[in-house]
Amino acid sequence: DSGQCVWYGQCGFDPATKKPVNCAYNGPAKPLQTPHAVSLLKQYCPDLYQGDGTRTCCSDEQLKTLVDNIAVPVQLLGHCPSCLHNFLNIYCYMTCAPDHSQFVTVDRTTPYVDPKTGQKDLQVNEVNYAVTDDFAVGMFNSCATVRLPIWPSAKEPAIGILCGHSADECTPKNWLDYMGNTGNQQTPFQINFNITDKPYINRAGHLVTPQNAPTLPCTPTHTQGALPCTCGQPTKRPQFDKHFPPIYRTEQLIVRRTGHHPKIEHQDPPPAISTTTFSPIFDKDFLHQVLDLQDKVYALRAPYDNHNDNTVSLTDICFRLHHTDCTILSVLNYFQNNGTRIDRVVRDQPFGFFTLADYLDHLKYCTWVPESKIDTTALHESCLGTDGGPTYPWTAFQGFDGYNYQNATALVITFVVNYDNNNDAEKAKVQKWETTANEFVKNYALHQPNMTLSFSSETRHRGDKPSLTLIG
Ligand SMILES: CC(C)CCC[C@@H](C)[C@H]1CC[C@H]2[C@@H]3CC=C4C[C@@H](O)CC[C@]4(C)[C@H]3CC[C@]12C
Repeated sequence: DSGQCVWYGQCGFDPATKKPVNCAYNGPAKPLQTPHAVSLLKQYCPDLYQGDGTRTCCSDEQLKTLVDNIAVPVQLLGHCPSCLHNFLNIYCYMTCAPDHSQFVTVDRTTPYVDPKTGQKDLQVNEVNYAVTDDFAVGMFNSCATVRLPIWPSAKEPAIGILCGHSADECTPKNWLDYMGNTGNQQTPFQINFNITDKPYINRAGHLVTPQNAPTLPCTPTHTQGALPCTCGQPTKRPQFDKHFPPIYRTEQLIVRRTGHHPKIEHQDPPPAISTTTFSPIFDKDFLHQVLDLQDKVYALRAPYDNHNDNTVSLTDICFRLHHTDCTILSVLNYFQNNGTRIDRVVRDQPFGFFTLADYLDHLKYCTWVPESKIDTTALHESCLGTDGGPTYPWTAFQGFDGYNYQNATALVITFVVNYDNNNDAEKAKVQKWETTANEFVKNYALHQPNMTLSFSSETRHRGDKPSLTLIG
């Protein structure tokens, strides 16, 4: 089933909210009536615009209601076009997508009689709207730190107003829940959002395929006008350790590239004609070299019991986010620590003249949406590490300005290890491993003239400022 409409046109007002609501309709999408409506669709819902004859599940009147209603978000988010675009798509797809029956289900209707024509209809009073994780998270991330345009230095980002929660308590889920709730005085009828990646059969026996519109990540180049679009800028201590145990230890390796090297001028994927400049630490061969180092540290075996020839390796002491692989926060985990993925390049078909995407496009994307399971470049690779968790860019890089992670001057690799203050045996193992790792790193640096390495360990208490205990 390729989907059709669940509504078309407006049928009076909701008895509870007194706002206009839509007429239930199960049938194919229809062409918009006036050139004006087509131009509104093109301006506010460009993803759905397909030329003059574009078919939609919204009437001209609905489209006008939509445009009238989004004045506040346009005002608050308009200086960050990527965020605004993703935000508007919530309502563009719900209201107008020609196949929205795939993800919008009508849950409650009331009979309605048109006062002029006497025609009998049903008005829609409640819907269920399924969206994918990527859409919800991508939309949220692109808007999370957008500042209020009227008062850019205000503490509270704009979502503090749109979320119904303070900005640091706002999540993709509670943001959507609030926006779907008629209690916010803006929403005309109840919209129950369902964030899910898998298609499912709903109670009425219909197959629901969540809305998965691609989201635009934030970039400084999306900035328009005089006001800064501070999307992507972390404003407080990030969720770095939200899922970590109350006390843990970080083993950090900081890698710099020595010598003078030209910056990397990277051609952005077509149709863009722009380039992005990366600092020399992002050289592909250098990243391979860093991967080799990371792999060697991972494989280290430290002697800890001379009598029994016992050894301790990272896998014995590491923290595992999803009980799978050790948690390592590292740029290389954007490639799942896999050298072949770093080398992957997608070229145009069939000639292969142009590079459509390579490791730098993926890397840049992952610094925007570190939680993404599939990037929107032609590579379509995951940003999640081998443990299934994200690496936030501010933990993996040093020396960047603002959110220009591509200007970083150093790479930071963090191995997270368990460190229970009451477990002396565990603490002893960790210390043995650290001594060996420290020795290894010093030695390794001696034989790598093009890198400078430093190694440090700290005990961290979740939420606290880190307390430094040892520098190697
Ligand atoms: C300030 C916060 C709480 C509200 C911000 C979100 C606003 C802009 C959202 C919430 C619910 C949305 C509405 C939900 C349903 C419809 C019906 C459709 O046929 C036209 C668009 C319209 C009318 C949407 C317009 C935008 C809307 C009003």
